Amino acid sequence: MSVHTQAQTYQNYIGGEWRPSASNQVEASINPANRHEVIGYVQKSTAEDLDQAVKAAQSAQIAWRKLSGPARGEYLYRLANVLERHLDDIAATMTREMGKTLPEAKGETARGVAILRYYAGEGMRKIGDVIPSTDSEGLMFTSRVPLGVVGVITPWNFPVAIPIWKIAPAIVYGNTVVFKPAQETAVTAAKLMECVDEAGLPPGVVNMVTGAGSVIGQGIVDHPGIAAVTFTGSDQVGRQVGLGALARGAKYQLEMGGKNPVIVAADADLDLAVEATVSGGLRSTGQKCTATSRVIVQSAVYDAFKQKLLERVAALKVGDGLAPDTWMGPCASERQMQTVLGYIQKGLEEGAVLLCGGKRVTAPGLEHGFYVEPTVFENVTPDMTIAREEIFGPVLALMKVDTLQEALQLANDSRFGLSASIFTRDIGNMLEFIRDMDAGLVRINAESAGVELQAPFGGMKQSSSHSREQGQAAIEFFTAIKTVFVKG
Ligand SMILES: NC(=O)C1=CN([C@@H]2O[C@H](COP(=O)(O)OP(=O)(O)OC[C@H]3O[C@@H](n4cnc5c(N)ncnc54)[C@H](O)[C@@H]3O)[C@@H](O)[C@H]2O)C=CC1
Ligand SMILES: O=C(O)CCC(=O)C(=O)O
Repeated sequence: MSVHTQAQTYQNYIGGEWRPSASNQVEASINPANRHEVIGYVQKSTAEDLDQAVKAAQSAQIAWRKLSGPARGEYLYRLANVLERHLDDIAATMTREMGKTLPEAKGETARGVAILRYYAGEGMRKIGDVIPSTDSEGLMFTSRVPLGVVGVITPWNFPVAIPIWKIAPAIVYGNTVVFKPAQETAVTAAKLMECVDEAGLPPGVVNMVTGAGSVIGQGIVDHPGIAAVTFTGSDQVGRQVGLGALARGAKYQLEMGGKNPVIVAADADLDLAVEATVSGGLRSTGQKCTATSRVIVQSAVYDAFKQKLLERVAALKVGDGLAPDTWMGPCASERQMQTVLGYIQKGLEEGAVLLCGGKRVTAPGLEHGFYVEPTVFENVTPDMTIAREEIFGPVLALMKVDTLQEALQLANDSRFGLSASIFTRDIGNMLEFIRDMDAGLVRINAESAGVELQAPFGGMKQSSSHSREQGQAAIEFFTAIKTVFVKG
């Protein structure tokens, strides 16, 4: 039984207008808490639609870049206010479309508002330096200039925050945008575009085209009218995006996977460590690139930690993200649920010991959703698939070590290096971890997930393209430096 009588059809947003795709085809976006509920229909766009969006962004670019930074910032303030007014509706749509709990969705939307205000302020900050010239009569300075049209390709796990932390700096520095959201959360993205429209941004400054990654995502990578591409998603696709952009000389920025460790030292506050492991690993159903995945515990406290962790996990309520007592919602899609269940199966086959969870949840009322039980494995060895690959689901892998040095070695034994935490009271342990942990985010007595919008965000090793997003770091990607020499 499908519930789609009230489902609306959402169009592409191009040049300040809502336009259907040239394909005349739409796709249903469904609720992962109940596969029979259609949230809305979104366009299955074609290369022709993308081309129109690029043209609109190119035409808007000339006037937009000529506006002063403060004037562009003013538009961002307006957008922030509109988004804030629609916060409840957008958050509820996000929960219905990708499953995270309503408080998390509201928190994420509020973060979107805060990001917009932060970058609105950036419009008033400096965009260059004066550098002494060897010519005493010359004036030498740098000026940051926009790149042109920026392609923004985003995943489904933070359908408001990630697009905004890319689009806001892109436009405040004078670029225009072609935005391709994940198809799984394209209705939420369309509601974000409704805010752009209501805020009165000039037509063409922000354009959205929905559709398949292989068509619209790849189309953005290959389009000669797009000067730069910013991407968040899987490392397989990220690599393709980077290679494609490099091949035609476009600038690119990639934010990809993680296999984030938490170390629980023998002197840790175990209650704090358990709470942070559960929150960092299982909130948003483990679907964060910063989610805790490997839990490396010193043997002296292993049993005590394990017992407390299992008690805490057993108390978690799984259910529809809209229900007020739900702690953890479903996986965002059937495909994602199958991926997670596949990793759990691999864990079992490779000899890890299942302590709790491990199955799909099909309790009455949840049988039509993509729910997976919160899952904890132990006896996980570094060579196992569940210790190496990003699972992106509610799965924790416990690993026991004797010494902290061993813990650090294990924590660094990964091709990823996004986020890492340690729980300890010892300053020496903390300093060693800060120095020797190869991760872009290093956190002490705090969970591995959680990003602050005013600080640089990005990973080491294969987690990113070695660049940083957010905070002041964003200017590095979204602008080019012009060095100017003037002699009177
Ligand atoms: N780092 C992160 O925040 C995220 C990581 N992931 C990881 O990726 C796995 C798979 O999730 P997916 O949704 O399939 O991620 P994905 O990497 O396929 O999708 C991310 C975005 O890239 C687009 N895309 C797909 N193929 C493309 C191509 N050839 N060229 C350009 N863009 C393309 C998608 O349409 C989407 O907008 C997850 O299990 C998780 O491990 C997924 C989402 C976010
Ligand atoms: O931890 C966070 O708040 C952000 C995580 C993130 O950027 C991601 O999962 O893509």
